[in-house]
Amino acid sequence: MQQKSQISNLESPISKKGILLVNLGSPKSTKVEDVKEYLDEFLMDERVIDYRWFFRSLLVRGIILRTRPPKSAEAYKTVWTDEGSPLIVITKKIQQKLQKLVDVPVEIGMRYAEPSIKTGVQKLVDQGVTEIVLFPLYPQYAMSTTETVVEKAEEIRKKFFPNVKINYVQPFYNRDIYIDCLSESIREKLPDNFDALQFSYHGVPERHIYKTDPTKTCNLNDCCSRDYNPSHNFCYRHQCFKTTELVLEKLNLPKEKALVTFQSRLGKDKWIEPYTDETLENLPKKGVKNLAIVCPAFVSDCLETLEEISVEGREEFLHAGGENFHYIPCLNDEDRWIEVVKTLCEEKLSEFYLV
Ligand SMILES: C=CC1=C(C)c2cc3[nH]c(cc4nc(cc5[nH]c(cc1n2)c(C)c5CCC(=O)O)C(CCC(=O)O)=C4C)c(C)c3C=C
Ligand SMILES: [Fe+2]
Ligand SMILES: [Fe+2]
Repeated sequence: MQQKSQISNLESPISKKGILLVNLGSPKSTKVEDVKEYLDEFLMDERVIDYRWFFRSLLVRGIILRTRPPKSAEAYKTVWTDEGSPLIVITKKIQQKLQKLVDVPVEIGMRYAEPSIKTGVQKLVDQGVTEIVLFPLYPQYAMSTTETVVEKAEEIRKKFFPNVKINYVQPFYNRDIYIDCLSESIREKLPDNFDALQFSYHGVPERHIYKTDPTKTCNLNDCCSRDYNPSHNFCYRHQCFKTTELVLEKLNLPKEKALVTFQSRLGKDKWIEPYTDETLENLPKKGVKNLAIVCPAFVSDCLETLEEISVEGREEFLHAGGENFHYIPCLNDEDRWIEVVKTLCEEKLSEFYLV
């Protein structure tokens, strides 16, 4: 039986607490102009395409937005549901389930498009909230995910809600409760027979990892798989390797049966390797005919898992001679995941009592 939260606003008469769950966001519809507006906001983020404004604008508005929106809109149409984009629908389900478990208000906010982070904070403030635990729903740290969420939330807080305090849930890629949850979820969905289990994470440009490494000790080689390196707290590549390693231990699977790849690259820069699509084309030649694949950079299924992996990736693999392709869905609104979200939020809620 699920337990209601220990934390409630009754404990503090002066300040009222709340939770904001933040995910990436989706276009408001699959119309080309809505997809274009969304991509403009997303790709003009200096932590996503990290060129100086003029060059970013030239690339995004002068090149990408002239060709990509119709293709992306078609892709979105293949995953869109009657209730909307899977990413938003699932994030709302997480919110509703979490709300049943905690005594403080829970809202959602998206980094791009609506409902925005500002909308989410406003909804909490309208309910009297002055202390917010903000949970970026990304297990691994990246400049283009966790960091941009925190930057945006701080910008909004300072400008519109200067009296509100925000406490941020940190990346949880190596936390026992998350690893247990992810491993159990994978274990239940693994087919009886598979030659390899592929962990496909969203990619990032190599430059992003160098840029956000304050220790300048990561060279994107073996150091990312070491037990210790000073850069690990900011190294997305290391954090992806670590999640994989810990899950394999839990599942009692040998390293040789697993592989890590990176998907969804954009543009001509060098992104972290190996690439998911190239790997899917090569695996059958190496004797891997039955493949299970999971995408642990995403807590909720979205365009990048449902279309790029489960549809496009499947086609690539089968076309290259693969026989069985088994996509393992994300944690979505599984009850055990909601329990993890609750625990991670409670840790941060309780910190408000300490200061
Ligand atoms: C999981 C973490 C993510 C990282 C890291 C990330 C980096 C990143 N993404 C792009 C470009 C695109 N990503 C797109 C979709 C998309 N990306 C993530 C997550 C991460 N991105 C999600 C959850 C989604 C799906 C959103 C949805 O509505 O379902 C897209 C848009 C889709 C498309 O046109 O293909 C782009 C573009 C860059 C450039 C980047 C790092 C620099
Ligand atoms: Fe992305
Ligand atoms: Fe590294």
